[in-house]
Amino acid sequence: MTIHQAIASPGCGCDSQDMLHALISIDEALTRIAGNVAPAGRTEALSLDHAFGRILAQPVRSRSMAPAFDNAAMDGYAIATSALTGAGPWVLPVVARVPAGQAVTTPVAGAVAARIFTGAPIPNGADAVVMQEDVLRDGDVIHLSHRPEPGLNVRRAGSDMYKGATVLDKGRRLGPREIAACAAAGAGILRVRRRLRVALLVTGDEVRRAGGAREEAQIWDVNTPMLTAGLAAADVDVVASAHGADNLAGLVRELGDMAAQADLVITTGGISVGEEDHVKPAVMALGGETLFSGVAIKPGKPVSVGRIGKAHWLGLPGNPVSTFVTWQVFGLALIRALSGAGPAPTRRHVVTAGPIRRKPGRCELRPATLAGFDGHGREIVSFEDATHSARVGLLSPADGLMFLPADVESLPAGALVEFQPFCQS
Ligand SMILES: Nc1nc2c(c(=O)[nH]1)N[C@H]1C(S)=C(S)[C@@H](COP(=O)(O)OP(=O)(O)OC[C@H]3O[C@@H](n4cnc5c(N)ncnc54)[C@H](O)[C@@H]3O)O[C@H]1N2
Ligand code: MOO
Repeated sequence: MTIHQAIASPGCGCDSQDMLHALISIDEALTRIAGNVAPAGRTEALSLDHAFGRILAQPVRSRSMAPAFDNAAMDGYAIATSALTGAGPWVLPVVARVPAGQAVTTPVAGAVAARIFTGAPIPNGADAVVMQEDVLRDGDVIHLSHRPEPGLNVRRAGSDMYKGATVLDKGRRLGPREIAACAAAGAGILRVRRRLRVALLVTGDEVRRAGGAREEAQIWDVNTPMLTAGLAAADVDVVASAHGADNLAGLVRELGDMAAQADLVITTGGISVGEEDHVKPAVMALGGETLFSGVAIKPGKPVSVGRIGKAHWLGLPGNPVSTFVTWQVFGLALIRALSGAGPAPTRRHVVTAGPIRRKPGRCELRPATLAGFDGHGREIVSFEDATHSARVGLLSPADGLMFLPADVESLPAGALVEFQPFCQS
């Protein structure tokens, strides 16, 4: 490689083909997670007020029709359209007043009207509500000049949900929209998954608390605050968070303790091939096993998933951009599988703002920024000229990851590529 090429495409220096034989593809890694990781079985019953962010463990069914009764969609007058004989206009006496929340007793029988308000039950006999703006009120009568269609401004019972309808399937995460659906269905208590217990071990002798004192050759810890924020957004309980030194005995002790109390242990760093990389040996020393170790991606090649005793283990690389990318792609998939959450958000197609030249070999997940639409209405993404696994500054302007297939060496501007938006987690 010439010096010019090295500067133009610095990457992480680990693309050589001879390293690829042990690596699996992204989709194979995701398939292994989906096929081998079952939800941690614990559930609990929570009231709607406390269920935000949780995953449904049972489907929600509507306890009644919604709306439960025919009701008015407008303030106005309930009438029986069949009683409007001739060509009109019609003069109808107002025989009742029906506010919302009040059971109605007086029927609309014949050519009469009931004063009605939005949400109030439609009186027997009425089949339409005329907006008050469309009539002339004169004392105890209304003047109506246009014949309304039957059903005008009537919200029919069960038109939103019928009784017993499945409103939400199990596996749905409860956000405000889902909570609204449960409330409308009369589901006040929900059976949800217990929060996942997650332990975080960020390794590296060189790593110091962000913003704190550091000696020469030491660095601020990006991974702990980044993943702590991601875990908070993923609505898990962080049961332990520690900084692990680069030595085998210490890591064996800490990983053993964490695996005893967590459903999932996440490590960062110490997972590559150097003799300072002790995470995998520590997992093995604890009798652990790997589901996979190494994926043909850039960045994040060493990412690993396995088990330590009963706990699952997610080994993320130390370079913070690699950590974030592998967290987004594999970490969130693992958390979804363990939480019994539904399928992953799908990738979509976008077009490239400029041409791409790259070294083939591993599928590249390059941070990319949504930059508007082209003349065909397709979303465009802009991006840096290479993926830099340690340049954290390039992450926050990006909106997601652009997938460049392993064998692709160059692409013109306007090429269609897959794009996975970043999750808030
Ligand atoms: N000879 C080889 N060397 C490397 C290979 C390889 O295949 N052969 N792979 C490279 C790749 S790809 C990656 S990714 C890294 C992964 O290394 P580790 O996961 O073992 O991570 P560390 O070596 O511990 O750290 C890498 C890098 O990241 C910095 N770091 C670590 N933790 C933090 C943190 N909490 N906050 C900020 N920065 C952190 C650390 O100082 C290193 O610079 O290995 C390559 N090497
Ligand atoms: O440095 Mo690596 O870029 O995560 O594969």
